[in-house]
Amino acid sequence: MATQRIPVILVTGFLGSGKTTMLNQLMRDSADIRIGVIVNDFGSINIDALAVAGQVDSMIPIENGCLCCAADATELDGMLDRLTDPELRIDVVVIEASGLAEPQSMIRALLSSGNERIVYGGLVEVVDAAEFPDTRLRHPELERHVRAADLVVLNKTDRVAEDERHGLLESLQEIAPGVPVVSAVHGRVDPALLFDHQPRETAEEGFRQLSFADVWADADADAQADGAHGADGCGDDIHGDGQDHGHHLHAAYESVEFSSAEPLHPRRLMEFLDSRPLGLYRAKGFLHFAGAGRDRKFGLHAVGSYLRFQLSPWEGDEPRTTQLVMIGTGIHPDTLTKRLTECVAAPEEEIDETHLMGVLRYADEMDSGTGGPTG
Ligand SMILES: Nc1nc2c(ncn2[C@@H]2O[C@H](COP(=O)(O)OP(=O)(O)OP(=O)(O)O)[C@@H](O)[C@H]2O)c(=O)[nH]1
Repeated sequence: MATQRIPVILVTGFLGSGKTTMLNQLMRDSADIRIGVIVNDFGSINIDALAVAGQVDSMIPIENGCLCCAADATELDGMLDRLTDPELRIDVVVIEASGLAEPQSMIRALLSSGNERIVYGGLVEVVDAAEFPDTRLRHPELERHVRAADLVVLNKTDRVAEDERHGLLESLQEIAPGVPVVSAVHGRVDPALLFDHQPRETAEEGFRQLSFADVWADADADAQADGAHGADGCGDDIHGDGQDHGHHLHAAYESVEFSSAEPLHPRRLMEFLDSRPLGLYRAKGFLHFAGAGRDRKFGLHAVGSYLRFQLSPWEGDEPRTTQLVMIGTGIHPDTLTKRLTECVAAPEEEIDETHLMGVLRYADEMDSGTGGPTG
């Protein structure tokens, strides 16, 4: 039986941009998620705040030097092995890199990890809104870091005027076209942007399989929780624009759901994924491809430009359907739905294994049991 893989999220950003603050905030906002943390600079972590949040179920400090320079893939693997030990029942691993870490080397180390319990969960770059213009001048490599990101958090927007914030958003779009950017104050971003909000129901349950219904049930619960926050006065002005945004955390991005009882054409789906719209940050779900036979279920996991298919067998009587969820900023639900509808294979089309080649290039080996996409 395959288990749900544990997403490993990299958090980078220049010194003092608010990485630790964001991490603490995420832990407070995801009280039911077990988070394992690898921190590059032990001294910078606010241990008290982490302890209050009470959600660091395991933390590995790297006290000397920079993770991207000092740690080779083996060292990182060792840490990941420890954190993803099933005994710990960690749901998500977050690596907070020091301010000067090279994101690309860290991504490479992560992608070459031999640990089969993990899946790359994306790179989040935290940017200090107030310092950005200066930092960019002093450290031109910041632009490269932003370009490598799957999500940019424009933090400390309380420290800039609204027109300045708009100017920053424009600059970021110029530097890294299509990379989604969310504004934040004190690192407050919706945890669902970073990982699936999928708590286990009981401690004894072990890893729970992510289902499509779970994703939506959870989104509803989140929306209700946001409403409750507004009512009890916790609706912070995370946009830094002085407005009450109500369900503000969700206002930052949109989700689009797509399902089809008819199989999809693998080539057309790959064309869709290869040209996926700017701002589409995550795509996940299950696919039933024409030409793949009745046995192979394709779990889709895309974050930023990263794409993997996880193969697993369908359960005997499980309906062979496609169910997808897409999350992003500035995406157009109608256009996405139309494009995906065009990917549905027509009954008269002759589709065989050769049409699957493009998909299989991104596929992991078949799991022996039921698998699924991970967040
Ligand atoms: N005004 C304001 N201050 C913030 C915000 N976010 C973080 N800070 C403050 O900025 C300082 C640096 O935040 P950290 O979270 O420690 O930044 P970091 O990126 O982890 O720092 P390093 O680990 O040193 O790279 C702290 O004093 C935070 O309280 C924000 O949105 N607005």
